[in-house]
Amino acid sequence: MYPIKRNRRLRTNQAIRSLVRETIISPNDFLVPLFVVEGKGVKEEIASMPNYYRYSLDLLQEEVKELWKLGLKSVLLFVKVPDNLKDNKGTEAINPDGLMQRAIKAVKNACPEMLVMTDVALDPYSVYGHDGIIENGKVINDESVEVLTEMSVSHIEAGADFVAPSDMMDGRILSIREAFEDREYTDAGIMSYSAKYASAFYGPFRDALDSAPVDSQDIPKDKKSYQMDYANRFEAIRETEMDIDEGADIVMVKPGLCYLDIVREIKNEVDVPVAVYQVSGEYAMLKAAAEKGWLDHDAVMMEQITAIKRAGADIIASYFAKDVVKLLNQ
Ligand SMILES: NCC(=O)CCC(=O)O
Ligand SMILES: [Mg+2]
Repeated sequence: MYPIKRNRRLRTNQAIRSLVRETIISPNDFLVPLFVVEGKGVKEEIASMPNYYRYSLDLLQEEVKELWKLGLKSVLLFVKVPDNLKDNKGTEAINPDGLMQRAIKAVKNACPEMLVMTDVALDPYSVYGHDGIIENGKVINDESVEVLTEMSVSHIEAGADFVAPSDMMDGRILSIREAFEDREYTDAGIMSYSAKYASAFYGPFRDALDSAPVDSQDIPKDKKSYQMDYANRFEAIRETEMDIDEGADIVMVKPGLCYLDIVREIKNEVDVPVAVYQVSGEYAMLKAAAEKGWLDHDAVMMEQITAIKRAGADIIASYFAKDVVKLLNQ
């Protein structure tokens, strides 16, 4: 009678493996991050993110039409702000005719049904490259929340569906939610970066937007006073539950691969959709290894994306979204 169970039976061929596969990837899983710059006819490759680009508004419109045809129906917008428009308080962030506000309208004009989410944080607008306002060498919380709230209102007024606060200030979800309710923006969504870790994997993104903290004695050199310590687990649950109580519709864990234990834990705790951001450094690592011929790009990409979903992601923000969907269509 040996052996009673033979688990290999369910792995015998492609058909049975497909039949018992637990995690299926589809275009509906993805949120596509897009980088926007001023200009016309601009599509510039980001040096540390091969095959990923910054688009001017005209080419952004072409790109979103292509994404829509591929079945990718949600985008997350980031803008690269010219240096002369940066200050400490993120004044440009609330300009109704700013690049983000125009980008939202451009996407909606090109592709009205595309779900538009927008990044809310001061770093692309800050002369110091921080997510909030600096005072006496510190990132101050409550004044930063006021600007982030105005910025969120301005994005919704420009036509965004969701704002995605990525700043990790305390209390900003409540402040934004109250501002939306006061104005009767009852459909305006909030996807909170609720468990965002102070990670070294964000390097290429900061190249893409030229948004890294500046190197100066009087300015915090990193974001550790607001982003979470990667050694912590319980704190992620606390942050996430608070953001849900404050009015977040979707919560997020960021980065992805090194944090899948946190993803599973949060997925088991909460009853709102959980997003995971597979960040720029994760993208760059695979692109670099594949360029050298050390890893099989597509195979590793699918393994990583499937692992993120298996861990509990309902939504995956990933620079690989288009690559994945093109592969699925083959
Ligand atoms: N607030 C958005 C990010 O920080 C993205 C980071 C990355 O992709 O590395
Ligand atoms: Mg928080």
